[in-house]
Amino acid sequence: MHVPARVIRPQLHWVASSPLPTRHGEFTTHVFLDQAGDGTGTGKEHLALVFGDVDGAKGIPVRVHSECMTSEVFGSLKCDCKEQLDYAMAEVARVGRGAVVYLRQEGRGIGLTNKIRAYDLQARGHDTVDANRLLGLPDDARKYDIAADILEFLGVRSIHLLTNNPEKVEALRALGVEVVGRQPVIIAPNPYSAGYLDTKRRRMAHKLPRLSRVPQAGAGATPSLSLVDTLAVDESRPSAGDAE
Ligand SMILES: Nc1nc2c(ncn2[C@@H]2O[C@H](COP(=O)(O)OP(=O)(O)OP(=O)(O)O)[C@@H](O)[C@H]2O)c(=O)[nH]1
Ligand SMILES: [Zn+2]
Repeated sequence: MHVPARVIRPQLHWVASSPLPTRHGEFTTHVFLDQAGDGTGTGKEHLALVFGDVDGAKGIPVRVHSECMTSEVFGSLKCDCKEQLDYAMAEVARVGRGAVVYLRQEGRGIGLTNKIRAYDLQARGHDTVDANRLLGLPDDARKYDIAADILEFLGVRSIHLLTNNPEKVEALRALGVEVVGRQPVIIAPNPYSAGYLDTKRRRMAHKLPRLSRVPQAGAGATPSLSLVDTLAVDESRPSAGDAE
């Protein structure tokens, strides 16, 4: 079936949509292509998973999520991305309307190859920030203009952003998105993600709980769901500026 493209701005087109049954309920998936008629643009297909009627909606939960193939497809334990995505879909479905905007900016925008290069450096002892820097890459190369355009296209008037990253809130606000609140998406650490999450808290200003016990990765530290679920976090010592 031919679906006529809808031009949102010269480089961003709505190109397809369909219902998508998921274990969290039925979403509508919209695909947006980042490519102008003259071939400029990344050629990437970004998604919005929409639950319920969001046109004209105010204060609805929205997750602006960045692609992470290693965790979302292959179940890597190094980060919290897949669980955050799952949590966001469940939360949006629970509330009854909202959206997950899925941006194809793998590896905080440096791409899959560079992320795997960074992982190799991390395997040699560098943290997620230093690994990028050693590669001569920015700590975070992401942009959110496409997310802002998608939310405008969907008719969303204002949002509660599901994120631990205050910079993401500010970036979206700077693009004109009315963010009325931030809702944390805290995932319990496992032995392989604990250091990474702690680095995000210490060096990237993410609003994450301070770990009262950092689980160790390595021989014998086989992560299990029960371990992940029962690890204690110390939430009594939030960083300054937690309140919003
Ligand atoms: N360069 C790099 N990217 C990573 C690494 N681990 C995960 N990512 C990418 O980081 C992106 C997710 O960003 P995060 O910093 O985890 O979280 P965030 O989106 O800023 O904040 P939240 O909304 O709280 O999830 C995804 O694109 C992942 O592919 C890493 O070690 N190095
Ligand atoms: Zn990830």
